[in-house]
Amino acid sequence: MHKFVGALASAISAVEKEAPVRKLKEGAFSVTPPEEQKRAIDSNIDGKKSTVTITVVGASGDLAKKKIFPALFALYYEDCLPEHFTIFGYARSKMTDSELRNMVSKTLTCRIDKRENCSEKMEEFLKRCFYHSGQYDSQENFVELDKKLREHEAGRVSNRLFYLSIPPNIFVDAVRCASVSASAASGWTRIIVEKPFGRDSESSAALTKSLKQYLTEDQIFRIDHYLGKELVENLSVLRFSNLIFEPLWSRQYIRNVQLIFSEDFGTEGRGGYFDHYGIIRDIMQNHLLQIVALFAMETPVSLDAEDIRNEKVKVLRSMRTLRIDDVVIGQYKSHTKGNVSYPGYTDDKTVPKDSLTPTFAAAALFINNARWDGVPFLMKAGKALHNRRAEIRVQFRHVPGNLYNRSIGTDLDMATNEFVIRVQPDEAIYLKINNKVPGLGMRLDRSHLNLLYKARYLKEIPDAYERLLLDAIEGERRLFIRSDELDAAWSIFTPVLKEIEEKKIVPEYYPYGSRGPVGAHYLAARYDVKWGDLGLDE
Ligand SMILES: NC(=O)C1=CN([C@@H]2O[C@H](COP(=O)(O)OP(=O)(O)OC[C@H]3O[C@@H](n4cnc5c(N)ncnc54)[C@H](OP(=O)(O)O)[C@@H]3O)[C@@H](O)[C@H]2O)C=CC1
Ligand SMILES: O=C1O[C@H](COP(=O)(O)O)[C@@H](O)[C@H](O)[C@H]1O
Repeated sequence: MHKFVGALASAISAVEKEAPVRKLKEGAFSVTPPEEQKRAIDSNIDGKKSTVTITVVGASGDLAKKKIFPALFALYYEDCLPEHFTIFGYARSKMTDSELRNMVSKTLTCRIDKRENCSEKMEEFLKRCFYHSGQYDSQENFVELDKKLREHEAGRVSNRLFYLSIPPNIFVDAVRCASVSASAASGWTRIIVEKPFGRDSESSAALTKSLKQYLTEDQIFRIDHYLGKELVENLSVLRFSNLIFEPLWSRQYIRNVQLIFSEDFGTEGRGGYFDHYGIIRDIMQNHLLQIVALFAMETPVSLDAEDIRNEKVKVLRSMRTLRIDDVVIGQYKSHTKGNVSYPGYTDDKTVPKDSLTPTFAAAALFINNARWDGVPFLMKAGKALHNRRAEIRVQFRHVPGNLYNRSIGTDLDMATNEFVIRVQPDEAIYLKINNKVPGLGMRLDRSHLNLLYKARYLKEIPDAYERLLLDAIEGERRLFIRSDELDAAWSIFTPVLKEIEEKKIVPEYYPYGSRGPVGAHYLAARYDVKWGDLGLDE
């Protein structure tokens, strides 16, 4: 272990020294550099120039305004969109092109490090945005859209991407209309589908079946935006391109793994949606489980999307079905701090007063394979907690026969190494080590080998939606969920979700802004684990 720590320390310091060189070489190691992606999109087919049209279905909605249009603009600013592209907004609301542009312009921002020509770029971008109003289940309205798209494509090879940013009950109608009446005549047609992909195994399978009436699996891009987060994408790089991690990545050295998600705000404004799903479906079954799959999978044959997704499916299928004893659920209640009153979950007008929907959950999951047998993967996710954070914590075993036991003491959590990947906010990767406090005596303390992104990289980190949109345009499926992955993910959670609902299990109530229900600690303690985010030196 000492050798490992030493090697890591010198690796980190070497990386730091190399900073200016790396800046010059930026992009040199990327799997598909943006320039190459652009070339691929711009390529001619049979000597004809091609074009891409991105239609945001549900353009008047929250996600479209907050994430999709800003991400498209960021890609445009970075020169990552093809030379010829058009963006269409589609929704029932009546809007002119100029009203859409006005709405979109309010949410566009430039990166801190990319302010040059920002307003000119915004103007240029907005000129490429258009709007068509229509119903989501009207073939006729989609035929009208198709006509407009063709006018913009002007005889070029047409590629069409539809982003379904609409509530799930209208997914299938919109897919039917888009594929039957507005598919690309000559190039590809792809559809990005937002979660939720059903609410259990059966409804998810039914959704997949309905989508596949109109689309092939290759055309469906199921988005989980956590896969587009910088540090989640980096997981494979850490594991598979550094010698020091992979040998330790198993039950032999790892005591437990923790996936922690917390938000310091409630479900206000989204209560209607949330009450039908709850935190397990909203965060655990997708975002956190996807991270587990990437964390725990075996080395893929290559970086090809199918090779990676094959490994993810394998590890998900090796996971034990979650049991009710291994789950704790909670719901936030109102809380007054100083003069400020924070509402409880059921104070939201769109939530039934007697709702038992969990806004917090903790769970212990296990992977029944040779690498991970017996290692608890603990998940914790909650709304209206004391902070906003998403992180992966890896707690290592103790050093056998440690010479420094006397100096370290008996607290296992103080004695052992913990490796933390902080996905957000303030992205960082750090390793907690035991270190000698400088001086003539022999006193040890806990120190961090810390790769803090904002100190190391000057570049602003792109939003997850930028990466995912670019991948979808380019046809890169690595970061999208395949249908068998989805089936495997639902199999783990469906029985427990049904049991919670059928038995009407009452959640443990916790005050808005607190650290969540105490039951989460008992659950962890049952597996000899302490949540790492509550430690003194976290
Ligand atoms: N908002 C977010 O932060 C996130 C959202 N998602 C998912 O993205 C999708 C879009 O989310 P969001 O933008 O919040 O959704 P919205 O509720 O804002 O709906 C988007 C648009 O769909 C139309 N719409 C809304 N309700 C109905 C209805 N009952 N019948 C027909 N049309 C309707 C509205 O447009 P109009 O009336 O003009 O037709 C609305 O502007 C959803 O699947 C959501 O689960 C996923 C992650 C995060
Ligand atoms: O998918 C969802 O994610 C957001 C959290 O996303 P983040 O990128 O802001 O961490 C969550 O608030 C929402 O409930 C959920 O549907």
